[in-house]
Amino acid sequence: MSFISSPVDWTTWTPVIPATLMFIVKDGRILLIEKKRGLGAGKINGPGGKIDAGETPLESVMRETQEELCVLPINPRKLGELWFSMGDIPDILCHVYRADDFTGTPTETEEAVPLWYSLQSIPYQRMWEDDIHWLPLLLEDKTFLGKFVFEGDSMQWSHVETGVAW
Ligand SMILES: Nc1nc2c([nH]c(=O)n2[C@H]2C[C@H](O)[C@@H](COP(=O)(O)OP(=O)(O)OP(=O)(O)O)O2)c(=O)[nH]1
Repeated sequence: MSFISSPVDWTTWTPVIPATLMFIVKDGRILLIEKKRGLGAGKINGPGGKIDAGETPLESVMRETQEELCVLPINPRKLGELWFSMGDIPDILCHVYRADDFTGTPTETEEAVPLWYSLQSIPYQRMWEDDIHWLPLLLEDKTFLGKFVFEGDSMQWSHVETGVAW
């Protein structure tokens, strides 16, 4: 099924789960993970996860990156938000960060396998279906707001705007 106008009224949409993602981009490569468990297990993504109670998005993304990859981003900056209407699971608002450096050594953990990809060979076919609509903007250092409607793993509708001030 595909929609021309959104099947979701975004003016009244309220997210249930706040989450984060971090993309470290350095020396023409991007640091991704193969996610070993949780939502999106088996997919390739940036490190990140749900924001804990009492945490800011920035605190959360630093904690998740440390927990999943044993590295800490340097000078992270928020470039985007992703609003996911998920159908049968709670809706997600994800804050997306980029950093151009880090401390530590990317290390496999119980949650993730670290993977470096050249910016010319990002494995979009192994990522969530929406990622190709906004990750190229992050790589160009552009800000964005993406809204997506999913049914299961399948994207039904998408809209991305850029030039958003966070
Ligand atoms: N790139 C990308 N990431 C997504 C999409 N949808 C979605 O939830 N994510 C991210 C947001 C979060 O970082 C992650 C979901 O959180 P999670 O289940 O890993 O949370 P967590 O690490 O706290 O896991 P847990 O403690 O519940 O096991 O997946 C998507 O369409 N594209």
